[in-house]
Amino acid sequence: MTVLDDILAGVARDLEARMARVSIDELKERAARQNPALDPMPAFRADGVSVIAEVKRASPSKGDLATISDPAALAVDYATGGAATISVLTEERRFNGSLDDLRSVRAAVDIPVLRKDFITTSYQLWEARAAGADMALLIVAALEQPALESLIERARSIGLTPLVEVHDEEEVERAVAADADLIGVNARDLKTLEVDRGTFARVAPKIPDSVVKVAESGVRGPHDVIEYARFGANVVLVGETLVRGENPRQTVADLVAAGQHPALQHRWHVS
Ligand SMILES: O=C(O)c1ccccc1NCC(=O)[C@H](O)[C@H](O)COP(=O)(O)O
Repeated sequence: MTVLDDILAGVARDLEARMARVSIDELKERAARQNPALDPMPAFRADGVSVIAEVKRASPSKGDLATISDPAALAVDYATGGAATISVLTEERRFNGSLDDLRSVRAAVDIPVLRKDFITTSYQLWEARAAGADMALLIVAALEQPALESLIERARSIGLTPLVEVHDEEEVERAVAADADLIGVNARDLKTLEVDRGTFARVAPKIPDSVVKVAESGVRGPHDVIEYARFGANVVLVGETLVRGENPRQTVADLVAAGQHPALQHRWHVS
């Protein structure tokens, strides 16, 4: 059993319990009471490299990362530092996250919010929108192709922007066949947890120019933003470096500044 299989098994058990408590009709009603979802794509397509800053309490690879007593205050720091989007890990068992974290972040910032979880059902998409998310992560390695295609379609119909995560060339082909227009290349292999920053450089050339490219994981500082951008990243997604650092607002600002470096100008155009 891989780590991903183990996470998915735990997620399925927790999901079953939530589905017994809250009906999908109730989620749809809650979603209808939310403000319309925000579209992250204009910022992602703008010049420079955008930053998705993550609220990440713990992880399977590192255990506890940080005591985040006030996720909303952390998200405000990220937004003030110039983050384009806030990612909130909502998986409970291995990441110590929750939909409550997402709800408090949503209430605190006016930029798009991503539900980062292991989504395999439309119920979880409705949960995301009902909690105020604007985006949802779909991991290709966790989904058969028909499920991937229908969840992308369902996410859009609910108003969510799907971020479709891949780790290798074959998964890029599947994401593109499923009509993804926002693809994240995760440098972390979810089956072994190893981080290889060279993954983006290898895999990104297979992604069509029209697709917005997100480099996920392993960003330690501005030099990694510049390196990912050199290989075509439009967006970077950063967790551990921000939650472990002393000054998350300044760290985000430094990453955003790196993404505007004039030397990257020729890399900026997405058709
Ligand atoms: O972070 C993990 O250990 C992990 C393990 C298994 C599945 C997913 C995992 N992380 C989710 C992410 O992809 C990261 O939180 C995100 O890309 C940020 O990565 P980092 O900046 O390296 O914290």
